[in-house]
Formats: sequence, structure tokens, C-alpha cells
Amino acid sequence: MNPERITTTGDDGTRVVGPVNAALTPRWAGLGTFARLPRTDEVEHTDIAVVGVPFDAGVSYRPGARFGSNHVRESSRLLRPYNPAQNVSPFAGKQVADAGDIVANPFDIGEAITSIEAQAKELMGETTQLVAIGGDHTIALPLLRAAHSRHGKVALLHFDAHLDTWDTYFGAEYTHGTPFRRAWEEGLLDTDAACHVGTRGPLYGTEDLDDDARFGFGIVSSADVMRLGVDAVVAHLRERVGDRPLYVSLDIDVLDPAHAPGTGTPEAGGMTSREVLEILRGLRGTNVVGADVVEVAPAYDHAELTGVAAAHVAYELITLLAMGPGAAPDGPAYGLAGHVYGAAAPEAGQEQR
Ligand SMILES: N=C(N)NCCCC(=O)O
Ligand SMILES: [Zn+2]
Ligand SMILES: [Zn+2]
Repeated sequence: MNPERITTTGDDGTRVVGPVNAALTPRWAGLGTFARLPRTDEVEHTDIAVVGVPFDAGVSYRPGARFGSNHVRESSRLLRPYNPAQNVSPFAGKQVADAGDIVANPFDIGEAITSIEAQAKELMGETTQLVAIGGDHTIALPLLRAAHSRHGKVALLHFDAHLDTWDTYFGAEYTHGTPFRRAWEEGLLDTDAACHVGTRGPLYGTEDLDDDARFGFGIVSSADVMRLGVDAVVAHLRERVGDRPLYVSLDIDVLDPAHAPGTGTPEAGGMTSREVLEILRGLRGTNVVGADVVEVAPAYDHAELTGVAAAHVAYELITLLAMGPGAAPDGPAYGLAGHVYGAAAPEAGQEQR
């Protein structure tokens, strides 16, 4: 069956093929791609590719993130084409398409990392931007290598309960707890502009924090988000990353297990999905060049809580890429006046724009 799709004229004047029209084909029908978008082989070119990286041989605790990519796709069927939080239709101006899955050797982590990097670069071609859906956090390293090959050193916002700058596990260098230490060692990061967000939970010792600070990372803890609030955190992050090429890596365990139980290394005291989505929206106009959403392990999920949260995170990341750098501060399309992303909040009652 060839379901009818929403088509538009894109920002560059070419025809853009969007999601299956949900008014004509029920949302639960048909083969699943992310947000019911076309596959990359069904469109002439792709500006933004959503790509699965179903690899989880790097996990230190519960396995199962290899099933995350398709779980998030399945949980994304209810996403709608207009994002009122940014007053943007992310699938209308740019061609967004699902590239299927990068394949990686599940028995050889080194080979998997090399081949994920190669396939990511191939998919990126000259101009395509990637939003990767894991998979465990190991995959951030080859994806950062691919981003670095196009943009040079990148700023990094790393949303996660964990630092993921540890050195080795059982002597293994390439694991889901170590990608950002390797990335720092490889010179992939602009360490004046790298920051963890949502950090919490017990560590192995104070040296974890000493090492992390030595690598140049800043930390906005989960408790900071609660105490300072979303707007202050957004202001801090925007200041830190400026207009540098920015890679966003989001481990779904940044969310409290109440919001995202389906993950391999859950930690209590996490952020709400509302906080995470609002902080991402606050990055409007920054120069996001690539992103990943990782660590969704569906065997521990309930009622698609984690899958839906990850799908919405990916939707906001796609929206940021679709708007591009320099997008002017704008407010949501509805709600009480008082919030403009990326700008000082106006006084209550003041007009939004
Ligand atoms: N990247 C994630 N999700 N977890 C890292 C946890 C590493 C550890 O077991 O200490
Ligand atoms: Zn984590
Ligand atoms: Zn992680």
C-alpha cells in the first residue's frame, strides 16, 4: 500500500514529502518509520535524516537498548506535523526522512564503532544532518567523529544522569560509560563549550569529577534545574555554546525513572520530560549540527512512557535542525504571555511578539 502523504514546498523551493496523512490513514496502520515520515530511498534528497543505531554491546548493566530504535519509531506515530512550541512545521520546510538502521557488529565493539562512523559519514554526504536513535551511549563516539569530520571541534550538550567520561570498564575503553572521555582524547570537542545537563547519582569517587573538570566539561546538575529553573539553565547553556557548531547527545536516563523507566542504568531524582523538552526548545537559533537520543531499553518500558518521551525529544531536535542557526527568538503559539525561547522572558502580561 502507498499511503497518501502531506506534501509541501520546502524552504529551497523543492517539493518536500512529509508524513503519512493521518486524516486518511489511521496512525496505527502501515509500516513504521519515525513520525510516519518517508524513507530516505523514497525521496530525492534528505536534509535531515533520522537513523537508528540499534547497538547495545557497550552496556554496563541492563541490556536491551538494541531494541530502542524501533521502539522509538513505534512510539512516534502520534507526532503531528506542526510544533506550536516553536511555531514551526519541522517536516514542511526541510526534507526529513527515515534512513533505516546503521548496522553494526554486535560481537566486536571496535569494529562496530568503526563501521558506525563510516555509515554515518556516508549518510551525511555533503549536506544531510543526522538525528540518531540508539542504541546505547557508545554510539555517540563514532557519531561525534562524523560530526567533527564536517565541522571540526564541536560544542557538546550532553543530557544524561551520568558523566560518561569514565576511563574503562573491565579494561574495555569503548563502552557506554566512556564515549566523552574518548571524544576528549581524540580532540573532537570544543572543551570551552562542553556541558553535562541533568547529572546526578552516586559516582565511583571524587576523581570522577576531577577528571571531568580537567577535560573541560561544565555540569548543570538535575538539582540545578530544579533550583534555578529552566530559563536560567537555558541562558547558561546558550552563553556556553554561543554560535559554535553544537552536537546534542541525550541519554534518556536524564529523565527521572518515573518519566522514562525503560532504560539500562536508571538513577532516581531526574528531570521531568517537561523540563527537558523546554530546555531543548530554549536552544532555538543555536547552531545544532547533529544529535542523538540513546539508551531506550523497551523491555523495561511501560505503556511506551520512555518511547514517547524519546520520540518527543527527537521531534524537538529535528525542529531545531529544521529552524537552523540564527532563528529569531519566538514564543509558543499559545499559552499565557511570558516566555520567549532564547530571550529574556518578558514581564507577565506583556505581548509575546
Ligand atoms: N551511559 C549510560 N547510560 N550509563 C553509563 C553508566 C556507567 C556505569 O555503569 O557506571
Ligand atoms: Zn546515562
Ligand atoms: Zn549516557
